[in-house]
Amino acid sequence: MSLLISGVRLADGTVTDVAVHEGLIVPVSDLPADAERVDGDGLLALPGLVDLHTHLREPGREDAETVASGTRAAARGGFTAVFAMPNLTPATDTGEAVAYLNELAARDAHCEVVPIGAVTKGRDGTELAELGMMAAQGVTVFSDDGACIHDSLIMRRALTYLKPFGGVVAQHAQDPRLAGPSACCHESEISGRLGLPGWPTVAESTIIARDVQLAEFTGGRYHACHISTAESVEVIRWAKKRGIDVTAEVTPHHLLLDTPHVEGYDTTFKVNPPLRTSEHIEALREALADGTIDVVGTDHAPHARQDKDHPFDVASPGMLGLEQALGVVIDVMVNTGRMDWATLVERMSAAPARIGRLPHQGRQIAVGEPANLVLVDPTRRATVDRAASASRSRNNPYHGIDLPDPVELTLWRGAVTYRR
Ligand SMILES: NC(=O)N[C@@H](CC(=O)O)C(=O)O
Ligand SMILES: [Zn+2]
Ligand SMILES: [Zn+2]
Repeated sequence: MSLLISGVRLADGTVTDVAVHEGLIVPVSDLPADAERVDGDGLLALPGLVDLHTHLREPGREDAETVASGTRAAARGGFTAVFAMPNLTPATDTGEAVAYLNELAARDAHCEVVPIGAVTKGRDGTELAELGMMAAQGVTVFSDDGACIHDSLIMRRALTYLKPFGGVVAQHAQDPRLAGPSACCHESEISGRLGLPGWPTVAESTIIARDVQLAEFTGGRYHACHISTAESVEVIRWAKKRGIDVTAEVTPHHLLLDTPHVEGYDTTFKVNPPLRTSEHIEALREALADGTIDVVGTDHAPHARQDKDHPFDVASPGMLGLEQALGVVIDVMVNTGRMDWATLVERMSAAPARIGRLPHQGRQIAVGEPANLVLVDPTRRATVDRAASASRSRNNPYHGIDLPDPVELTLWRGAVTYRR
C-alpha cells in the first residue's frame, strides 16, 4: 500500500509530507501516482508507540483477551509494538513457549508482539527458567510480572546470567511479606476506613532499593515495572546518579487516578500496585518529565467479568490501558506544559524500543525508516465508553471520563492497522 500524508507536523514542530511505500518512508517522488492521499493539516505524525508492558492472556485466558483483540486495542491506541508479559497459562518460560507465541503473533497480530520470558520456572520464584533458550528465540526482556522476584539470590543470578545475552530483568516490586496476596489498597487512612488490607509504599521501594544494589554489584540490567511511589522515584534517582544500569516505568493509571477511586469498592480500580495518593502522583509526573522514569508502560491487564465480580479483596487486580494511554499522557503531561511532544515520543516510543532492544521500532519519521507511525489529532477529546473497546474485557478505569481521543490512523510496517 502507498500513502501520502500531506502537511503533517512532526514532534519537533516541522511541517512536512510523509510518503509511505512498501513498508518504508520514501521520498515523495518515489510514490506511485495512485497512492492514497491523507490530509495531514492540523495533525501530528509520531513514531508508532511501543509498550513494554502488555498482558495479552493468550494462551490460557482467551475469554479475557487474545493476541488478536489485544493488538487491535494496541493499534487503536497508536501502538505498533507490544511486549507480552509471560503470566500466561502455561507461562512463557521455555524456548518452545516463546516460539508458540511468535507463531500466534505472526497469524493474528495487528502490531509487533514481542514475548517477555519468565525469569523463573512457572514464575514461582524458586528456580531460574531456561533463560538462554528464550534469549536464543530473541527474548530480551525477562519478568515474573504478577509476582515479585523476592529471593535475592534468584535476582542476583538472573542479573548475572542475562548479562552476556543483553537481557533485562523487569521486576514487579512487591515485598510479599509487607504486601501479601490480599493487600489491595494503598495503606493509608483510606484503607483503614474502607477495611481493605493495606499495601504500603515501602513494599515496593525496599525491593527496588535492594535490586538496584544487586544490579550495581552484578553489572546486570534492571527495569522497575509500574512504579507507584515517591520513595521508588527517589531510589531510582539515586541509582541513576551512581551510574547503575536501571530504568523505570510508570503506568497511565498511576499518573492520573488516585486512591479515593476505590471508595465505592468498584473492583475496576483494583490494581497492583494500588492507586496512590496525590503526592505520589505528583512525584511520578515530575519524574516522568525529568527522565528519572524512562517509559510509560500500560500494564494493560484485561480481566473477565467473573474475575472482577467479587469482593474487593479477592477480585483479580488489573485494568485496561492500551487504548487510553496516549490520551492520558497528553492530558497529564503535554496539555499541562510539563512535557513537549518530543519527550512524549521518547517516553512512549524510543525509550521502550531501546530498553527492549527493538532496533526497527521507536525510530524517527524520516526517509528510509520503517513506516511505523501514528497520526494524531491533539485537540480531539471524547468521553471514554468501556463498551467501545477493542479489548475483550471491560475493566476500563477511564469509563465516563473526558480524555483526549487523539488517534486518527496507525500504520505498522506501512499497513493501516487502525483508522478512525
Ligand atoms: N497489574 C495488575 O494488577 N495485574 C497484572 C499483573 C501485574 O502487572 O502485576 C495482571 O496480569 O492482571
Ligand atoms: Zn506487575
Ligand atoms: Zn503487568
